[in-house]
Amino acid sequence: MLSAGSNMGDTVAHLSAVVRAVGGELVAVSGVYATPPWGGVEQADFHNITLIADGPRDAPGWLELCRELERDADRVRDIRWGPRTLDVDVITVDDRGVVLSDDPELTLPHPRAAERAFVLVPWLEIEPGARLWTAGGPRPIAELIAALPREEVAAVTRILPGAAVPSLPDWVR
Ligand SMILES: Nc1ncnc2c1ncn2[C@@H]1O[C@H](COP(=O)(O)OP(=O)(O)OP(=O)(O)O)[C@@H](O)[C@H]1O
Ligand SMILES: Nc1nc2c(c(=O)[nH]1)N=C(CO)CN2
Repeated sequence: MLSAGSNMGDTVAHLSAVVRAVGGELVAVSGVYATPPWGGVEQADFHNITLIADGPRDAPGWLELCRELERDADRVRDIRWGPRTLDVDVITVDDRGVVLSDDPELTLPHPRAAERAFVLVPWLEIEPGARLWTAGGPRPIAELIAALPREEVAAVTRILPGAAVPSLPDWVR
């Protein structure tokens, strides 16, 4: 499961490029959500999506794709959790069972996913029964969302629809 966010430039074009790059390995893509910035840096709202992909890449291979996409969007690494053209994170990898990693280069599941309504809400749209591996074991993402501050969850609003793959949503150009 991948999560992508953008709050600089043509945000929908940046997210669209992610969907295009996943191409034939795309299993599902959420709608586009407007989300208030998470992490305490004052900045514009983000647009976020989540995607499920299935293909021959292993976990480092998915991270490589994320980095390539960020590079293609001329992403500049500046302020942590600050504004960016494109951020693509690997949230979970399943390879005949959930992949766990505490490598700082690729930590799996993504260590902050459970705290982020901008990841969990779009994920729930495309995989309502999903579970996320936490320190306390696997937890349904619906339960993780219910544990977040209500106003944080309510502020994550879908502005453009998803579509049933193999059709792509209209915003994918
Ligand atoms: N699951 C993961 N997905 C993406 N990057 C990861 C993951 N785990 C570790 N990283 C590492 O994190 C580094 C910094 O990533 P990045 O600059 O995108 O962080 P960030 O988006 O500011 O913060 P966050 O990781 O909280 O979303 C990457 O170079 C990557 O090696
Ligand atoms: N709403 C939202 N907030 C963020 C996002 C993001 O994609 N969406 N990405 C960040 C970088 O890690 C920091 N904060």
